[in-house]
Amino acid sequence: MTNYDAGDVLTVHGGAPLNGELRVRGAKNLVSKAMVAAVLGETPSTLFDVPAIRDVEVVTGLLELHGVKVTRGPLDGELHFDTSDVESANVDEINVHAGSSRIPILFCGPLLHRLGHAFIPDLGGCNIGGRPIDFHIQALREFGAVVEKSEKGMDITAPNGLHGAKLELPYPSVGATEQILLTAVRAEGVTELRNAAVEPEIIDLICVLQKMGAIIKVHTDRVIEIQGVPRLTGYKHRPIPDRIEAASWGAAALATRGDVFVRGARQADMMTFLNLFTSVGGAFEIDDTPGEGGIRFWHPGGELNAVAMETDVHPGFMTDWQQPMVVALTQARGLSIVHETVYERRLGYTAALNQMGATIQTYRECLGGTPCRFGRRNFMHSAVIAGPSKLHAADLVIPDLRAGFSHLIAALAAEGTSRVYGVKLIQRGYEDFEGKLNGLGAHVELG
Ligand SMILES: CC(=O)N[C@H]1[C@@H](OP(=O)(O)OP(=O)(O)OC[C@H]2O[C@@H](n3ccc(=O)[nH]c3=O)[C@H](O)[C@@H]2O)O[C@H](CO)[C@@H](O)[C@@H]1O
Ligand SMILES: C=C(OP(=O)(O)O)C(=O)O
Repeated sequence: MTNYDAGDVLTVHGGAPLNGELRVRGAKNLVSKAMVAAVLGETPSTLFDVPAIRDVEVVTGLLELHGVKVTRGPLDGELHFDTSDVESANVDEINVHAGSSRIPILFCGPLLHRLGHAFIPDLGGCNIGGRPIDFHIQALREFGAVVEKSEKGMDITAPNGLHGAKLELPYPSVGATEQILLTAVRAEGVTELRNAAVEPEIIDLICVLQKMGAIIKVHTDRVIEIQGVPRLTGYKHRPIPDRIEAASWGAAALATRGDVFVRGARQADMMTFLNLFTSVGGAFEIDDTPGEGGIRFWHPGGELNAVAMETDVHPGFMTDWQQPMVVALTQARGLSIVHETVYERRLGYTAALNQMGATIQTYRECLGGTPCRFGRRNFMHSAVIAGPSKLHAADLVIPDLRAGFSHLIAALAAEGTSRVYGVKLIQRGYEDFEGKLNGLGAHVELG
């Protein structure tokens, strides 16, 4: 563990409950997309309540390389995007961002509409499965784009323009749905998308696009219809709150037998999480005071209950809630079952929890009500968790964003002093987590 600088290592003195209050801001998985959408607008856009996270820095860098002027407004978290001089970016400069997030792929439609050409570097994001982009490429081709793999990334052109298409996704991918929305809004004619993802962040992106002048109808049964328009203007938008961060703190309150008020969290986006939270034995209370409200999550005392759960696309239990929640399940009496159906390799982090005293066994079989895409293949995508387990401190290396947060929760719940390496990865999606932890009475220090 010698190649981590002091700012990338967190020392955690565990065993104390998390108690207090924190605030979540705009959702990572909406804010970054809304920033890309700004490129489509011929007039400036404003986004409020943007969190200071690494993914926002990456997208800011990408926008600036394409000539967008990104400036801060007077309010905390207010960003302005001036898109009057959108231009092609230098390939070598843009490749600095290769491997840093999933977002570059979403620039295809906006850049094709503004410049007639897009260069997309290789993608990053969490290493939790193969994460192919075949649905994106297929859809772009059906709009009329020419997609060519180059040595350094992907070159995309649209020599005959982009035209509305009839599309159906093989699986309701969030990113591919966003790709199609961001391309169809200014393509000529009508696009019909079947089997679309309908996560709250996608509905919020549709709200952003509608503010810009787009015409988008969300029908029942995952069908979205987009009527292309010749021009779009800028937007002013306050994003939906980060329901993944909110759930992560809820799981942390439960695992540490604490009591945490998450200001900004919204019940409507978290109903599936709240149902499971209640089944496990956690308590919550909604405060819906406008602008001030949030959700209080706490451990009401006594034992937690084992549960069977499956991750799924919305309105199912979010895959990004799975890793933090599993830490709380190590404290429940009996056998809990988790079937991860969205990503094929999102249970690797459980080995570290076992090292800390948890008893988690992973399986290739689908241990859930519905067989998923990963059954009868070589993917350990189900887990059985036997609890309750007394967790003890360990040295941990963070593998990805949510697994990293779950390692952190485990270290907070464990007796003794843990060292967590690679915590900068957590900054990709959690704003000032170290300050928030201190505010909740955790005994943590960097270095
Ligand atoms: C930045 C962002 O918003 N990230 C979120 C987004 O990721 P992202 O948009 O990358 O996730 P997708 O919904 O696209 O992926 C879901 C599944 O579809 C598969 N797939 C996807 C595209 C494709 O072309 N081919 C293909 O096979 C993926 O491998 C995965 O198994 O949605 C995920 C599912 O809610 C969340 O976990 C991520 O936090
Ligand atoms: C998987 C995640 O993000 P990304 O798609 O940005 O890797 C996540 O936020 O948990």
